[in-house]
Amino acid sequence: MIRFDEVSKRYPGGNEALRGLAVHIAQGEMAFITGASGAGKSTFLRMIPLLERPSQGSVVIDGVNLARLPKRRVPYLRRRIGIIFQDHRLLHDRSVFDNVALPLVIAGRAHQDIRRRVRAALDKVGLLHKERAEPVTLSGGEQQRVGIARAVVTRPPVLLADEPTGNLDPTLSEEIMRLFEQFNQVGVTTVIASHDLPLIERLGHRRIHLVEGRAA
Ligand SMILES: Nc1ncnc2c1ncn2[C@@H]1O[C@H](COP(=O)(O)OP(=O)(O)OP(=O)(O)O)[C@@H](O)[C@H]1O
Repeated sequence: MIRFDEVSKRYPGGNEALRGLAVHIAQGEMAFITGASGAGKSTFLRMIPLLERPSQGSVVIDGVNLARLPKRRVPYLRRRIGIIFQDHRLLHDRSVFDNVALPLVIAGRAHQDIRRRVRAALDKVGLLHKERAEPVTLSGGEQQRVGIARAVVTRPPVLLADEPTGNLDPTLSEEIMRLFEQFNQVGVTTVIASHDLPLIERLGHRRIHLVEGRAA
């Protein structure tokens, strides 16, 4: 489903973030991307929704080489990928409901459909009772759950998370990872960049370890 063929990425200024990286992540797989700071984890994730392009090599998603994806198809690609950031990037002047609804509003979904899907997503992350709350009134773990609800509300077949537990204590981190496991168990291909090696080892999923832009 996600294939990197000899992918290199050199940023303007000369930093080489990926060097001939070859990786295949199958449909329905759950994988962790690990590696030291600067090893290329974020760059790897950012190439999947075309937020970055390789300098060399190819990224193939669902059999489509992204270098050959017409520009007008990029929004369709991105709609199929839910993304979760460490700092969750919630809008603080909007309610939890409105934050989660945002991707559906942008997609022009009908009001009733939005209501039903947002409530289903909030229910899955255990925050239905907080739909009217403002994000600032929630704990860090709850805010991250809102970010996850927003990422899954369009029911994407792929979830990407970049250090989703970076700001959380060990108990909350494990809860968040278990939540990702639940989405993975219903078939969502899930790729998570994380530094949290003890937790990753305990969970026991595939680990892709990057060292200076190469799979070690
Ligand atoms: N937009 C950019 N412009 C220039 N260099 C960049 C850019 N983004 C990343 N880099 C460089 O590419 C390399 C890999 O960065 P990347 O963010 O992918 O690593 P990472 O493993 O995610 O690190 P961290 O764990 O610190 O987030 C680093 O040397 C970084 O400085």
